[in-house]
Amino acid sequence: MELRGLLRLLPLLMCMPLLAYADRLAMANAKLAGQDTSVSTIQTVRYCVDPDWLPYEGIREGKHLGISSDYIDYIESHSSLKFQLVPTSSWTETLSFLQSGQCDLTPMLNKTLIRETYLHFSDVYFRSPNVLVSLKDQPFLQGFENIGARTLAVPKGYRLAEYIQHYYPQIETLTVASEPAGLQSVLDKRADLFVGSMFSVNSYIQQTGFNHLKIAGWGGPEDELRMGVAYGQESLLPMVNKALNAVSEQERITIYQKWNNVTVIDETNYSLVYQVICATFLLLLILGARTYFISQYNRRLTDKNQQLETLRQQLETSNAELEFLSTHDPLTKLYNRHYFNRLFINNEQHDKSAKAGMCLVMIDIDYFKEINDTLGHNVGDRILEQVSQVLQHCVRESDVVARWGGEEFVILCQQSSLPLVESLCVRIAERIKHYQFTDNVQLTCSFGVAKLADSEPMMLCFERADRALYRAKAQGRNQMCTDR
Ligand SMILES: Nc1nc2c(ncn2[C@@H]2O[C@H](COP(=O)(O)OP(=O)(O)OP(=O)(O)O)[C@@H](O)[C@H]2O)c(=O)[nH]1
Repeated sequence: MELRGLLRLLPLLMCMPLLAYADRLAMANAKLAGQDTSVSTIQTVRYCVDPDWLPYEGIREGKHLGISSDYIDYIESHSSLKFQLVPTSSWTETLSFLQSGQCDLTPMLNKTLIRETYLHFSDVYFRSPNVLVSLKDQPFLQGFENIGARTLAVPKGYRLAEYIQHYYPQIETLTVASEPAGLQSVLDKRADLFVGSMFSVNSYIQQTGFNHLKIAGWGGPEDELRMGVAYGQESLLPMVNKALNAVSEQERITIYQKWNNVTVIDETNYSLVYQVICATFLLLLILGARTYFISQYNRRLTDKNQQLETLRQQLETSNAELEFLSTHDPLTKLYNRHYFNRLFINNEQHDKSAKAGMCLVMIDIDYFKEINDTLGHNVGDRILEQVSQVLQHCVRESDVVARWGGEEFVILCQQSSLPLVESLCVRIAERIKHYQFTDNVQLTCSFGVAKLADSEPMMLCFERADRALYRAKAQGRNQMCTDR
């Protein structure tokens, strides 16, 4: 019985290890099943954004940028949600993707009545005012009430379009694809005004340097931005709200500052102004330096010209002196022998009429050696000067007096005759006789006279005059001999 009982239990005993294995398998399966359950809690959320609404959000090179991108990152790191961007080309496409179920969520938009028909909204997590933008020549406007007949550009699909249509249907609107397109329409004067979010408008104006634009007034109620969740995905909202509410004030400020950290382009382009000022200053500096250097150069040139003029005058004086020295006797200041020779004796260029009345007088002071010997050479020099003055005084202007050498002189009388020349010699002898010479010296002179004959060379006439003088000396001095 016991054996039969044991035999009956044998299959059971044999199966026990298998049962234990099956149990462990079941436990393992259960464990695996448990893991599967936890995996299924990581939920992928497809989301769409406005591709052209920076700094709020945008898509650049396929990447989600802007304030909303940081909030998406925050939610992802603080929940089991995993976000996957579905790129769109416009805000209207984003809205249609949300309606058609191609997107589960959009991270940043205002709540409107129409949008509530296909979206659930999170709590507000970002607020921003809307502004009117115009060209600078437009007046300031308080708000939509003062727009009057002006055309207002509004981005297609934006809450403001819905708002204006509902509350200000009389305003003439121009629907534009995006905020940048709206600003451009004002620049192009297709619209008088544009309404948009202050941060994005400001950012766009600063980044593009649209200096002709200005903020013309407030534009409707401020944006109260939330996340929108497509119908059917409302289970996401608690997680989204939980994460959004957990963002600290400091983190909100950090995100805001990060995406508004743009270079402010002042209304006046001061860098250009500075460049123009610097260029003008540089130009003035160059002109000043140029004027200074030119005036310096001119001053030096004037100095040099004056020096040159002085040198020229000195040279002229020197030349005149040289000329004088080369033609005159330094003691008596009469023409010298060399000049006289060159001009008259050796020069046969004189024409016949000039030669016709030419006479030569050779004059020699008598016993001059004695004066030198008894009174000294200096007194001799004074006597020579005084005799020269007498000769110069007695002759006519056309006559030429020269010192022939030592105490000997020659006079060339032009347009004259032997009688006239002889009377000249008499006058000279008389004057010398009565002249008050230095040291009361008494002087006499001997004269030799000759008249230039027709066709006679001057040299021959000179020799004849010299011979006549020799005769006068030989005959006792203090007399005149003429070679006829
Ligand atoms: N002081 C001075 N004497 C001069 C100069 N040139 C020549 N004599 C002198 O003139 C004198 C000329 O003398 P001489 O030739 O004998 O003639 P002279 O004494 O006049 O006698 P005669 O001519 O025969 O009447 C010499 O004593 C020369 O030294 C000069 O420039 N200055």
